[in-house]
Amino acid sequence: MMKTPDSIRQGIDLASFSAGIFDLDGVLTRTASVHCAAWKQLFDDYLQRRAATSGEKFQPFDCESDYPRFVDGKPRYQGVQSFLASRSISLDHGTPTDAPGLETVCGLGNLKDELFGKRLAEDGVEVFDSSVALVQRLRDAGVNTALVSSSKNASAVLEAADLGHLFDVCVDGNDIDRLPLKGKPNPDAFLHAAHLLGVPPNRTFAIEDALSGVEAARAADFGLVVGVDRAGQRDALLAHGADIVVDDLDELLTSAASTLPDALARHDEIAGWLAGKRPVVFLDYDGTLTPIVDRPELAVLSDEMRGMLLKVAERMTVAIISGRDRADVERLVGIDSLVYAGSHGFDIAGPDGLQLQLDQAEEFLPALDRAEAELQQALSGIDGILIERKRYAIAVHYRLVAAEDLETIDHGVDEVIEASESMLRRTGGKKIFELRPRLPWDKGKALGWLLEALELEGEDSLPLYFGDDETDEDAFKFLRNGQGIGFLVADSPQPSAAHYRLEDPRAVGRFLCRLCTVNGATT
Ligand SMILES: O=P(O)(O)OC[C@H]1O[C@H](O[C@H]2O[C@H](CO)[C@@H](O)[C@H](O)[C@H]2O)[C@H](O)[C@@H](O)[C@@H]1O
Repeated sequence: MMKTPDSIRQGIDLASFSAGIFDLDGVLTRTASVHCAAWKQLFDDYLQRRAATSGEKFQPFDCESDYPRFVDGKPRYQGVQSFLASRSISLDHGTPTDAPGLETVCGLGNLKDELFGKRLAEDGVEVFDSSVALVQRLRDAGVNTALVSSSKNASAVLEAADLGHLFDVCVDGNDIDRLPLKGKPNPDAFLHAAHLLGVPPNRTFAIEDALSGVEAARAADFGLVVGVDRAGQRDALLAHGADIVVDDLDELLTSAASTLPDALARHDEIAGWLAGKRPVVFLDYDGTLTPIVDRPELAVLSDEMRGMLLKVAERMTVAIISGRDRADVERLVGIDSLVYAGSHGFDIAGPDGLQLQLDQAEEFLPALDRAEAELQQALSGIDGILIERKRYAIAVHYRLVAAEDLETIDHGVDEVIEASESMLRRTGGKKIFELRPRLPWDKGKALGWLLEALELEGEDSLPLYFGDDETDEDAFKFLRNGQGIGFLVADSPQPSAAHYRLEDPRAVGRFLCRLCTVNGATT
């Protein structure tokens, strides 16, 4: 049964998808009208010349009807052919090197490109602000984004509009020719973009304003196809396969507002994800297994949570991935059968000789030693400050520091980072500044390494990651690529790449308890 657009729209959560693919003209930029004007100029001139010599009746190109039906969204030469066929005109295809205006499909297509270029140079590119805001919001929430356009001018338009930084992947008319891919309404370009992003089609949504584009996204079997009605063609967009139709992307902004669904309330949905799979549990420590407290040494694991972890570990692999020093977090949790990753994943050890100490990280130890001494010298006089040395990181805690001292600490940390001559980088967290080796390694990378080392990266495993802090976002982002579920521990909505939210460590405990009863939860 066909659902009404509004009823579907209410349940949409764009931020819960792993990737979003956007069309350019008409979705992000107002270039659709520039394209249409160039097409009209081309065809009207050509049809008039034909009428003058053949006596055919001149019937102008109609931007309202001809453009969406025959040209919009299609590769250029395909658009020429398709419109001319609608007027029962058949021309030689010619070659892409044909002079602009030559009476071939390619010649006319090349002239259209020239006319478009002139208009672009004269008028510039206007962007839809709401579309840019939506893409930005989705990226903040960890959604990967790609652009798919049949236009060979896509890069020029992106550059003119300063939008390039908003997309991880761009598939345009040049790629379609080069690879080659079949143009819209075939799904090939969309599927290629999803492949480049590494995300399965069912975890991807597409936003399109052209009928051929909507049809292509539907044929790609995407999880959601959104039609944008810029031309009064709502019914046609639905008929071509759109799940919902919006007039403007501002209608979707709230659906990307990172209001993560509560994991306990969505237990059945999560049980569905887990069906036939082996869960693998990854947990952060502070703020996830224990409430955040004033000082690190006061964050003690409750007996109840330890009992729960033991119960879970009897049924599935459990790893703790913490910003703390590995020895510290191992001691605090105190269960031998777990895997422990300390210093944000730089130092890993577990049962059966599992071990990772990044060789490159050793080279950073002298820089960390120097930084520790410099921080002590510059900041230890500040009341309430706590400098915590981990093997591969240093945390500067300011939870107990007076507000007026914050700026001094902030500058002090910056100076030490600068003095490290690019050896160290700075990250944040809950009332801490951290200094870490400037290496492309984080909790997400550690999670990927662990899945491989434990031979749990197959489709029959489902990693679940629980975390509350900035550094946990790297792990959530890793899981966004179709490989698992992220749970943000937070008592209020906030931007995150996780899929679900759990209120606090007690809710984590309750969720773990339920996980033990889900079918297939045994290794
Ligand atoms: O990755 P995690 O296991 O969450 O570790 C992150 C940091 O946690 C600790 O600091 C935080 O928790 C303290 C105790 O609740 C709190 O006082 C502090 O304000 C928090 O930032 C730990 O001390 C750090 O080393 C970890 O990097």
